[in-house]
Amino acid sequence: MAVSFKEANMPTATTTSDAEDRNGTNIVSFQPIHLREVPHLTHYFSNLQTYPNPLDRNPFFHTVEGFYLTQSDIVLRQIVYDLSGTFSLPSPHLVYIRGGPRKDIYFDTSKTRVAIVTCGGLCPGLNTVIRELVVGLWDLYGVRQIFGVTAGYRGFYSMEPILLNPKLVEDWHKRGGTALETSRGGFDLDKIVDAIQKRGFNQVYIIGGDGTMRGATKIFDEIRRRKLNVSVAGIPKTVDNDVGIIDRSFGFQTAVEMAQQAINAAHVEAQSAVNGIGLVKLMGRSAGHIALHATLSSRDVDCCLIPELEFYLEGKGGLFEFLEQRLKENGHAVLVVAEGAGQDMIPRTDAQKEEKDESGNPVFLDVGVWMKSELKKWWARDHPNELFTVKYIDPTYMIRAVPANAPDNLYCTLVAHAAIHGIVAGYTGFVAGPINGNYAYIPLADVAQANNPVNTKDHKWSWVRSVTNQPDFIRS
Ligand SMILES: Nc1ncnc2c1ncn2[C@@H]1O[C@H](COP(=O)(O)OP(=O)(O)O)[C@@H](O)[C@H]1O
Ligand SMILES: O=P(O)(O)OC[C@H]1O[C@](O)(COP(=O)(O)O)[C@@H](O)[C@@H]1O
Ligand SMILES: [Mg+2]
Repeated sequence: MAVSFKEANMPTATTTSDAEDRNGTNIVSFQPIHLREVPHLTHYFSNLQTYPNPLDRNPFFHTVEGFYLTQSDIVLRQIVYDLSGTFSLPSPHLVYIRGGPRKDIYFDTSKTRVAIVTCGGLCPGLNTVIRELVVGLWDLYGVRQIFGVTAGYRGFYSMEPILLNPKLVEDWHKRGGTALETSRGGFDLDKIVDAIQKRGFNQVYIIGGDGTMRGATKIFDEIRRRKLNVSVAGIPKTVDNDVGIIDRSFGFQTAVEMAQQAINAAHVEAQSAVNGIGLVKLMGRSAGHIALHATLSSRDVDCCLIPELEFYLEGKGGLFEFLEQRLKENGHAVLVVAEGAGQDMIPRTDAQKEEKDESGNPVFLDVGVWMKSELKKWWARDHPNELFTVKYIDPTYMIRAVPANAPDNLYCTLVAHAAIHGIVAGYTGFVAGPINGNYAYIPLADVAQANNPVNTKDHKWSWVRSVTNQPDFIRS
């Protein structure tokens, strides 16, 4: 089903600067608001039975007035506007359904069979999300048949699922990785949906990145084509933070924190050498958020190179000229490079150009190894008689194989609960994720298509430039 925009029944007024409030201040009213609808089981099945939310009977919950959300609870996509001049507003003015518990639910939770799967690369917090799905489904909604699908998408049709319960997952939030295991590739739509049907799963929680969400959209479409009463929820995971619409992925902040340690070490090594360069390669296939945030947080970085930014080595305004200056001034320099940066500058064979991982993602050459070698060649050529040291640190898997930090663990808990509340309330084909700090339901297909590159024209990148004073690499 194409998810449609629907004008919400919201109290809105006209855009005007004429109206004034009692203090004489101009009132600017926004219109119209468009609710980005999320598919709901009632769109496909008529006469579905509803049940009162079991939270009403939960002795540990006191469902006060306003506890349950209704259709009119929404989250704004955009919260920053420039109201100067023409009052031009984005069209449509998008809002999303706010995530949280609903009064009526669409599942007899005593008969509900749940599948949880993790796909793609690791990210801190995966185990916390799994744990909170299990505990939330068990404690809040009384679900007892909760299964972990192992080894990613291929696990649906090639392995026996594991029965999960709160006791089993009790301390999973303290462990890095995913206790369910993960993999790339192995996406066989028919086999996956056959397995969902055969095993009688009626709630499927899919945790993964952009590739996983594209797969989840196909699974959701196929479930609808087969007219199965099965709900699908996606929970976005991306250590690179390359998934759009949501504020950021869980695990991202933990990864940035870990990246600091590598940058600190590079700084110490560089400081302790004559003409020392500390070179750190950080994850970031197509988006340089980790490198950017680690640079901003660290302050020890002299230059940050990301996939979204073209750079060059030689000549006026190039990297070597800049580093030469920094070495002259400070005696050392720290260089942070995201793995996807400068890939088009690294020589490669035709076979290497074609190389893809099992999921179809291009395989990159190691920009850190290449950069180290180019730096050494440059120095030997231009300063043959001067000492020079490059210490290359590649903390790749160390930044994502750790347990989530406290803010990320909290995020994982809230996003898992938002997903559960959404699914039991009948929503399907959706992603639960934070938008402007609030949890929202977003159509799966939207998230699958939305990437999240670093905007090198916005303020955040300007901050990087002001912290590092690095060149903008624009050839004059
Ligand atoms: N376009 C797609 N259609 C269906 N499945 C996909 C698609 N892209 C990726 N996948 C599957 O999603 C899973 C994870 O994808 P991958 O790109 O490795 O990681 P991530 O989801 O973290 O981006 C893999 O099993 C892969 O086969
Ligand atoms: O070696 P692996 O496991 O394929 O992972 C490497 C890739 O995983 C990532 O950390 C995250 O990628 P995904 O979000 O696609 O899983 C990339 O930064 C990196 O290129
Ligand atoms: Mg990906």
